[in-house]
Amino acid sequence: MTDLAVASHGLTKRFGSQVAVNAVDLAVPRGAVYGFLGPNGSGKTTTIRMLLGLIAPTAGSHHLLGETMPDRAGHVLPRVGALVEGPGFHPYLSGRDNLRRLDAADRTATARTAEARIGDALDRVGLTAAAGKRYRTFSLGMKQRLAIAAALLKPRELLVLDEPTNGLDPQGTREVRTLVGALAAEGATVLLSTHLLAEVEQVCTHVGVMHRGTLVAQEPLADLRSDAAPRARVLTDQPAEAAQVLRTLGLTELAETASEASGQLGAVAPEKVVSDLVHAGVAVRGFTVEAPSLEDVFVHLTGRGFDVSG
Ligand SMILES: Nc1ncnc2c1ncn2[C@@H]1O[C@H](COP(=O)(O)OP(=O)(O)OP(=O)(O)O)[C@@H](O)[C@H]1O
Repeated sequence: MTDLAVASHGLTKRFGSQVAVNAVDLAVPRGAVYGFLGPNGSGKTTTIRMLLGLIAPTAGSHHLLGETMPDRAGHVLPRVGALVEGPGFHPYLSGRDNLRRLDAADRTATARTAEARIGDALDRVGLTAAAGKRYRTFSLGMKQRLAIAAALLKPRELLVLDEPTNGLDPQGTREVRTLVGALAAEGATVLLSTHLLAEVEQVCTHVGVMHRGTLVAQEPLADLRSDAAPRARVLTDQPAEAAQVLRTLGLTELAETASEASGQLGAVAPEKVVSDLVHAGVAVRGFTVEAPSLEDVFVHLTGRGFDVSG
């Protein structure tokens, strides 16, 4: 249990007759950057809210940092930084004063080090220059970064970030990714929810995929990639004949267009495909073997695409 920063067993949440989260068994190894991926409405936020004790599960149990939740003794949550719904920022206070206010309200924070910690947190999210401006003048991206800074006011063993790049421009998105990487390099475990594949591909070591309240896959990113079977693609003016050769060789999931035939290779060697095509007299203009993108893998798992536009 101790090698997992987050572990849940049968975690379930019903809202009336709707099952928003259905028997989810999460396993987030310590030190991982775990991408909690799923389309909008698949149950990510509800799961995260249960993990943090913001709502009670209908069924199931979980541990954070090796401790059983809920955290009645208050030992665990101070070691967990969370970005779920923006903390209650005051619109007329500056970014820096908002952090001062939050830190002062935290009984586990040391007042003596507050200024240094606040300065450091603002610096980490790139808000030092803007920290004197009133919160209500902040862009959505600045608000999001201030919320992350609030989660970084103390050293954290576990960071739980719900859609941390929501509302950020490309530059802000890159900064948050770099920040997540730096936090992980310092030893923190990061659980971040997202509906963006690019986010997972660029920063995560592990992935959990939610679909309609169910965790449909959970693996190291590298394993998820290698689960994906490569496809052979033949460019030709004789796609029907080419597809016949692929079928005979045992390729699966065949597809044909006016100018190409393709199929999943499975155990068939690409060289064998090429030589059989030539023997069958198919005029081949091009031949490629493509590993499917992560998007293909996710579409396969969830039966639908992701909103990649952000
Ligand atoms: N308080 C609530 N009362 C009723 N239904 C809810 C409540 N909170 C969430 N739901 C429903 O539970 C389902 C899962 O929602 P959830 O917000 O967890 O999904 P999500 O994957 O985080 O999506 P998003 O990215 O849009 O936040 C949705 O159908 C949502 O409408």
